[in-house]
Amino acid sequence: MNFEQLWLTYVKKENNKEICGIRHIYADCDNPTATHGAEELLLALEVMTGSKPVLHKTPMGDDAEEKNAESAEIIDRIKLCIVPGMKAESYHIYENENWIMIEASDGKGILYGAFALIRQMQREKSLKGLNVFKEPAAPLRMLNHWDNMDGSIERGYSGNSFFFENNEIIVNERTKTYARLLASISINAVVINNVNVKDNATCLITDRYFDKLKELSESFAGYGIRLFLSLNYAAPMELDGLDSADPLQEDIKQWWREKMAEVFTKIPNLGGFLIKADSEGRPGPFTYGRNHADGANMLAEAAEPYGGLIIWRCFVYNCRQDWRDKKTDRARSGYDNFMPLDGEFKDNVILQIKNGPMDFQVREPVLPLFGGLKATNQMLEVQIAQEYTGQQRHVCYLIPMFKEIMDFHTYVAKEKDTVCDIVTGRTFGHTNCGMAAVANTGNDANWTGHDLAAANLYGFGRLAYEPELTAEEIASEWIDLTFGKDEEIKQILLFILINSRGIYEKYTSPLGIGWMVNPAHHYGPSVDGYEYDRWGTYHRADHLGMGVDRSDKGTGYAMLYNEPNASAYNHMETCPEELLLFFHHVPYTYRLKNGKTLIQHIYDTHFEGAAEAAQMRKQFETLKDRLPEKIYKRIDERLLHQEEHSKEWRDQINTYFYRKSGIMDELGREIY
Ligand SMILES: CO[C@H]1[C@H](O)[C@@H](O)[C@H](O)O[C@@H]1C(=O)O
Repeated sequence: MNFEQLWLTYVKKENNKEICGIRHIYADCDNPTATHGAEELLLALEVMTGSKPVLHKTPMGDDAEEKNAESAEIIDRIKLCIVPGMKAESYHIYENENWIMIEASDGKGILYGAFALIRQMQREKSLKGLNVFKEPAAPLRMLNHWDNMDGSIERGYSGNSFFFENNEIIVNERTKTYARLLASISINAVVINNVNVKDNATCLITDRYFDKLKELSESFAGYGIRLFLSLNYAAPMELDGLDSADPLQEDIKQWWREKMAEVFTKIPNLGGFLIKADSEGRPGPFTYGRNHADGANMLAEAAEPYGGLIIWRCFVYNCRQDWRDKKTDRARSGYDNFMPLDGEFKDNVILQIKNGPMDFQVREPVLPLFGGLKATNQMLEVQIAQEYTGQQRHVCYLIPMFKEIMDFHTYVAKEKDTVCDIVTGRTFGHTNCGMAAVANTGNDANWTGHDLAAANLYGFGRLAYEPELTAEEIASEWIDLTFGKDEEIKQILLFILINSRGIYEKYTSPLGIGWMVNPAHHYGPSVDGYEYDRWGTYHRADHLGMGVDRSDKGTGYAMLYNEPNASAYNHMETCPEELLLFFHHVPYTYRLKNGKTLIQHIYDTHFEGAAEAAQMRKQFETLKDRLPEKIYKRIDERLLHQEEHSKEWRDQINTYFYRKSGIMDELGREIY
């Protein structure tokens, strides 16, 4: 099978005496997940040292060999030990008298600790005096796959699904490697099928698929990962011909009770379900005049006896808008639909909320349900599939953006009020909460299409477990693990990754307005692509200015935030400039804080962005002899494409606004 190991690629460290000294691993092998931790250490050490250490399958090393005088001075053994009383999924690694101890409360903690130790060894950081204690921030750290059962992936940019082919479920070496990759970054939940549940995917909760799902869920469970499925809200109708899916109707409730009993029995490690309802044509409770709490609670009640979670998405909006209608604002819809229901959801329901009010644009404000909802379990949804951020042909390292979102102060409380605080349970003490990312993987050999896009997968997991890590620390780690210790590689890739989002933002749509992409596939520039369409995504450019008035004089969206955010967004002068066009309709001649007019800012950033994309490729090309040829070529080919494509973006945007405004570029550059 043709796939790579990404950051789990190990190389020989024969000159590293510390690593090569490790010859014994003692582990409690009663716990399958902890056993995987021991196996991972064996595997890594075998490659790094050239021979496999001895695994002692005894409860915590009763048979530990006495150290002789010779070995007394070197670290020669690792001990994995479950210590009751520690927080779930946490670990403590320390060196003590030349033992490396990994202590954890459970198998997952041991596994995460093992991977943390492997990272330490891959990066050749000294083990002497090691003392690291970590516990997870977000309880649920989840990936959402938008994989369809025919093998295609909605918004997939890395090949086809490795979970489904021809309506069958795949469980093989690749799905196992995937579980290992995810465990190594502490992901503990995966939804394998698309939230748009149609056709055969509706049948995932029937006999036809139970055996395979059980097999997959068991394989995942060994790596501390719970399997989730996306659910079709109208399943009672589509599977059993019921005439309704009304959440308050007794026969529908009964159908779900029986179905949940069946599904949770047949797939014992199932974590629960993800549901997209009343959104973009998917069925939901609105059809029956019911609300989302009615729908979610019906499912939650049926899943409750089995500890099942119902993760209900808030991506609900009117996708049949008339562009002339300036009162309806898609940005408001998540808030307007769900805010009135705060406190009405059962405990095993979690609302999954996209980071922004629109749809994963390169720049959006935080969706104000964060900071609005107080009595509802919440989960942050981000997208590492780069639907609107270059589709894994452009490099766009998203972790800096995720950190901005997580660090956003909602002012819902005096302290602990950030999005991160909310979804890690620190604000309201919730335990059913966390973070989900729409996955960016597929069956390409390198998993993510663009080799550099793997940094987003790696980074998401690391961030969800340890949000205090900086985007730069995460990128450095990923580079070291993936490409080995090479300062030159590290400096250049770090530069590219850290600047990539800013560069992408510069040559695409300006100042938070978003969109301007080709309809349907969403790749490449088309300024008016969505302007007269039904999706509620408008830039409202005329010959005088552009942007959407979401102030209290416009759609009122700005006022959905807590103070002082509401007032700040509400006024052009105080609105953060990177979001100016999201919140305001602004004349082209309006002067930004740096003295430039809006139109000049658009021209300048677009020329700069394209020039910086070219610069990025130049920098990368200095690595020609340092990277493996295959990888070098793959990345270089994408950077070249990006360089060319960024010019198309630059020219389309600049030309459009030049023609609309009639205002010349002050620097007289070529605008077509
Ligand atoms: C899975 O559907 C996706 C859809 O492809 C994407 O373009 C979008 O707008 O978001 C949807 C969602 O998040 O549900």
